[in-house]
Amino acid sequence: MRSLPLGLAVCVGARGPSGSRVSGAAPGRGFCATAAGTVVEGKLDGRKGVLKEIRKKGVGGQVRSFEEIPHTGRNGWINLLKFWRENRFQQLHKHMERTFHALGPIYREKVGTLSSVNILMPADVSELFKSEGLHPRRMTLQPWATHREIRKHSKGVFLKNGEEWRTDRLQLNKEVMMSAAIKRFLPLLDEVAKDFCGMLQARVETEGRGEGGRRTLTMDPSPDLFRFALEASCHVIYGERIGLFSSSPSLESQKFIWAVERMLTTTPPLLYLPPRLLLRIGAPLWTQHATAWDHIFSHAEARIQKAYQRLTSSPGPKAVAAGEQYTGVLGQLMEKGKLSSDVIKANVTELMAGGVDTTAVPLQFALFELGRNPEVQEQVRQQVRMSWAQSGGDPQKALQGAPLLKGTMKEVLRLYPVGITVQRYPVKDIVLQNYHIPAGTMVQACLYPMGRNAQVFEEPLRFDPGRWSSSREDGRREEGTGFRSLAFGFGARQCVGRRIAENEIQLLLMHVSDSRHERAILLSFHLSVPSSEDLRTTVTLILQPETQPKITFSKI
Ligand code: HEM
Repeated sequence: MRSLPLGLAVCVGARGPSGSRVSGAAPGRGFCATAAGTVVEGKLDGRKGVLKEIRKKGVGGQVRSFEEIPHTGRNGWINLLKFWRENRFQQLHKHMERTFHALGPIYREKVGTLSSVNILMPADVSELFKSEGLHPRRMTLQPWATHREIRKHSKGVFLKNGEEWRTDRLQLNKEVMMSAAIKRFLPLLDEVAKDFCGMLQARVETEGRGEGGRRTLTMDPSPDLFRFALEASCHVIYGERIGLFSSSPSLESQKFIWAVERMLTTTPPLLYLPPRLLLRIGAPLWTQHATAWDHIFSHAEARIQKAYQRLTSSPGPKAVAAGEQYTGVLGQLMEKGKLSSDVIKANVTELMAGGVDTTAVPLQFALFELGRNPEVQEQVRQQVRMSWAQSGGDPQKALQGAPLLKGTMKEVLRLYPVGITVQRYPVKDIVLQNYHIPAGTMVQACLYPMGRNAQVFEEPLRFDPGRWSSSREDGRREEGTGFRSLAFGFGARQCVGRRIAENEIQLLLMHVSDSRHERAILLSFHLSVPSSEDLRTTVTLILQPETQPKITFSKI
């Protein structure tokens, strides 16, 4: 799902409002390449005791106080007002980028009652990870939590914390993250990806222009990509195909897609207002938000009822347990019986709500970037072609043999991270960029500025899937480099749908053909774009294109 656009910075230029330009460890425009503690660590390898002491004191024996961290204005309400007036919520990612540029690699900000410390260097995120504790916490999306409370629904992993979160999460991991689970659901994703590509081919054939085999169609693929993501989610989670590629997809499914969209767009403005007060005064914004969630819940409820009926009829749950038939994540959770049915429902609903836009939107960006980088597209195609030929039709093997495909996905999420930040509350005091950060402070890793920072990535604006290849990665061994690909978050609380999303995205792009015809996007079509200008992006709760890009599909 997505992390919260919480770093509501108000750009105040190179100076903080106090007028003090912080010097030393937190330079204004030039960034420290690594965190304070980290530079020292490199030099003192093996001297752990000394290192600990230095971490406590910081570089030069002085850790600066929390108060000294550059900030964007002390008054949260003034900041909130400015934000609203200047419509900065939708451009939060750009705003963060500018603020880092002005204030350096760490800054504080307060918007309304929400305070955060924002960072972007991988070494600092690595420090943050070390202090996330056994039960890592993100910022709570209060409107979502309030909806569950007033409707008396259980919460799922997205909204739970502490031991309750861990209990659910360990069960979910078994069904969606572990390699045995991936093996089970991969063929389902593969089937949907194949059908999608088949549908696209038919469309190019009937609606496209050009002679014979060289037909071409220019269109906005986003409605189809949303349908693909919903069809894939339903297949993996409920074990059910819902027929979204047919000529008359159900209105119910289209309503689900709209409901998720409405739920996402109404979340950010609600974050700064107390939902219970809005509920009491019957504010339309709250009503829209709650109604959208109700719709998402009733869609899930109907699917769950159907799945229960299927599971209790033939071939029966025992056969499912014996692995004779895979009935999706829901079936597995029900069969294992470790979570109550309310908790299963809550989690399954969250998986559904979190699994559609988050994969459909990066796919839009991926088609666009491949379309405007024809050489890259050709390199990826060559690799896919070879890997696919050697895979014998096994989707897992085919993906493993085409690392550029994974690189393409990582590149897309580097440049366009679905959630622009990942937040944590360290469980102990830490030092970042030589500033003291007390335990319990909300610290957020700002992924959009990180992905486009020249000190973190060479030629950051170049779309270069090969940069993630292991041979080129070996050249970058400084501490924290493992913390450069963070679109799915990190540690025990990282995105639980990660493996579904990664495979779904890659399979769609590559897609492995069946023995009758090739139905892989890259093997079937040349992609190009009518305009290769940079896409303007906007943040609702997730980062997306301001207007949907058109893609030209030309049959190979
Ligand atoms: C490209 C696609 C996706 C991206 C970039 C993404 C990103 C994220 C991020 C950044 C987080 C927070 C992680 C953290 O705090 O460390 C998260 C959490 C989560 N995501 Fe995703 N997500 C994606 C797809 C999915 C899908 C397909 C599903 C469901 C099938 C899903 C379900 C969830 C859930 C339930 C959580 C909460 C996990 C927890 O708190 O334990 N996400 N996601």
